[in-house]
Amino acid sequence: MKGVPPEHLAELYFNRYPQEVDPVWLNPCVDKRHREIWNPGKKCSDFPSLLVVGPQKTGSTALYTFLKLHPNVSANLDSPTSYEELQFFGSPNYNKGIDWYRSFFPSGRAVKFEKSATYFDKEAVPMQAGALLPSAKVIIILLDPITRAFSWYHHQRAHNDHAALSHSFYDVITNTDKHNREVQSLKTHLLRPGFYYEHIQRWRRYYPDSQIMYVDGEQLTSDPAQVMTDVQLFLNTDVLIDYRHILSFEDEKGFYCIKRSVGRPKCLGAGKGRVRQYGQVDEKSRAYLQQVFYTPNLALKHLLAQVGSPIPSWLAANS
Ligand SMILES: Nc1ncnc2c1ncn2[C@@H]1O[C@H](COP(=O)(O)OS(=O)(=O)O)[C@@H](OP(=O)(O)O)[C@H]1O
Repeated sequence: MKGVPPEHLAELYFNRYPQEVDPVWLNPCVDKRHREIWNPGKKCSDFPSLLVVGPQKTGSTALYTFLKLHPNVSANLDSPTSYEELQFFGSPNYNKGIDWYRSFFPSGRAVKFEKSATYFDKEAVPMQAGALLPSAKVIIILLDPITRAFSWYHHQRAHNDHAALSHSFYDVITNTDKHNREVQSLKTHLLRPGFYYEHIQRWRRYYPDSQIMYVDGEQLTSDPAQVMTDVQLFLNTDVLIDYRHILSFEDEKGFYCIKRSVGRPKCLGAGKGRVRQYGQVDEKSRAYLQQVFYTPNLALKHLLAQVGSPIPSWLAANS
């Protein structure tokens, strides 16, 4: 018999099974043995039963803000570093463990949720979320990926991103210079999340279709009250709130805002709804991106038809 130091064994093992290097948090209540050794004061109902996963720039903050107004629904407490988005899955926060995650959901309301718009297209997230929260519901917002990309470009300009300030939108989306790292990285952020079909397929590996809802991002802007009715039906909330009594269109903002008993409605902050200032995508960029997204959009359209989900109007026009 030959003795081998444990570090050496571990190295051999993880070289062979690299996918096991990072721990995966399972739901303690799914496995009887875990439940038995888990502190009796902790409950699995402390975890969220809904994840709003984005993608970024699709109206996720509006959905989050409107959902929080529901009497049966509560969001996580703010994180000291990333504010309303916990960004637990697919980030270094994941290594802080499930008690860290749980501690952000103290409320006793029936539906607890978190919205982290970065979740949608991060490789590891569906697997990690599916392992910890297998019975959670998942909301994905589908906005025209061209609109989404343009919004992200202007978000970056507003945050003084050098690449966005010194290159036109068209230059960034058509960039082929791999050595220009900052433009390449911006291009990736503009385009990658918009390949909805491939990301959704990853979510579908870990969540059944019955637990996934697709929200039309354009409808969320133009008719949020209807979207909120559909969301409540999807969540089976005991109370059905009519958001037409809660939201009103504000001309100055150009978006729906929250009515108040006294004074003007409360709108989302200045960082949401910039489209008023930056306007429309130029025709050349639009034509180019229509080509880029044509095949993935077609696949998405088939997928939505297959799962019986309504086809957003922007997608119906993709033919
Ligand atoms: N009611 C309401 N008020 C303000 N903005 C609204 C609203 N509904 C949808 N939108 C659109 O949401 C876009 C921002 O999306 P997100 O909240 O997902 O952005 S983020 O990823 O969290 O940064 C934001 O994009 P920009 O216009 O580019 O700022 C809006 O077009």
